[in-house]
Amino acid sequence: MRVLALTGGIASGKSSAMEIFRREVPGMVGFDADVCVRDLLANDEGIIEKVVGVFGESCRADEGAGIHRSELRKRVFGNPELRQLLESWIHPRVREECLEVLKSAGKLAAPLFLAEIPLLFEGGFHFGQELNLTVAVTKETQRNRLMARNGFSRSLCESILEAQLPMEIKIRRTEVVLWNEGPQVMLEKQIQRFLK
Ligand SMILES: CC(C)(COP(=O)(O)OP(=O)(O)OC[C@H]1O[C@@H](n2cnc3c(N)ncnc32)[C@H](O)[C@@H]1O)[C@@H](O)C(=O)NCCC(=O)NCCS
Ligand SMILES: Nc1ncnc2c1ncn2[C@@H]1O[C@H](COP(=O)(O)OP(=O)(O)OP(=O)(O)O)[C@@H](O)[C@H]1O
Repeated sequence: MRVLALTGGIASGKSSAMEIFRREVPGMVGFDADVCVRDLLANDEGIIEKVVGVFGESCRADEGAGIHRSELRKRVFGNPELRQLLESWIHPRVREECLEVLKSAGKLAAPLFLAEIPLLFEGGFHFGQELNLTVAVTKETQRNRLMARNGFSRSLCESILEAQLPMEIKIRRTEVVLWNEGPQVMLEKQIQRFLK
């Protein structure tokens, strides 16, 4: 089984790349760190209580829905200390979950395990991957796609971008770059070439 990591900055096209991999490699097993975080913030009582304890009741969502993510987003981006505290609760749990899914992929004899980890380089996350793949675009494109997709203000976009390693550094650290400035079909072609 091939074991790969997929990363990139916010709105660079990681999920789009993941979708292409799923189409190109039937039977592959994927892991999405953002989905794992959403699940923890919605269902994990230990994490929910820690978040509410530090960030206050305003971060609690309606009955039974865990944490109000947009409220938490406003509080952590632009505040490195609070962001790092939140990460210190969440990242170890994401690692554990990723390793569990990797183990089950091995048992299923899947041809590929691909983990989408946005903060792969920031968090120094190793799970036995043979290569790191980075979906890269310019900061301008990241900003434009993020504002178009999420309707975030320019200042929220900037504070999220500031919390991430600059793309040039991710590109220097990665083994494979998937350049996603062009149309989606170009991303697809690069992935097909990589898989050959
Ligand atoms: C702040 C939160 C509540 C915002 O939730 P929201 O639903 O808006 O965003 P989502 O989780 O889908 O993340 C979207 C993107 O934001 C960026 N992002 C998220 N957390 C961080 C962070 N701590 N530092 C830098 N960028 C981040 C990533 O590019 C990610 O792909 C949430 O992202 C969170 O709890 N983050 C801390 C945990 C973490 O580090 N997650 C990253 C994956 S390991
Ligand atoms: N090549 C492309 N051309 C135009 N738009 C694109 C392209 N690739 C992705 N997009 C769009 O940009 C946005 C971000 O893409 P995607 O969700 O795949 O990125 P992501 O890195 O997974 O985002 P996040 O960091 O928020 O999880 C989406 O609205 C997507 O449709």
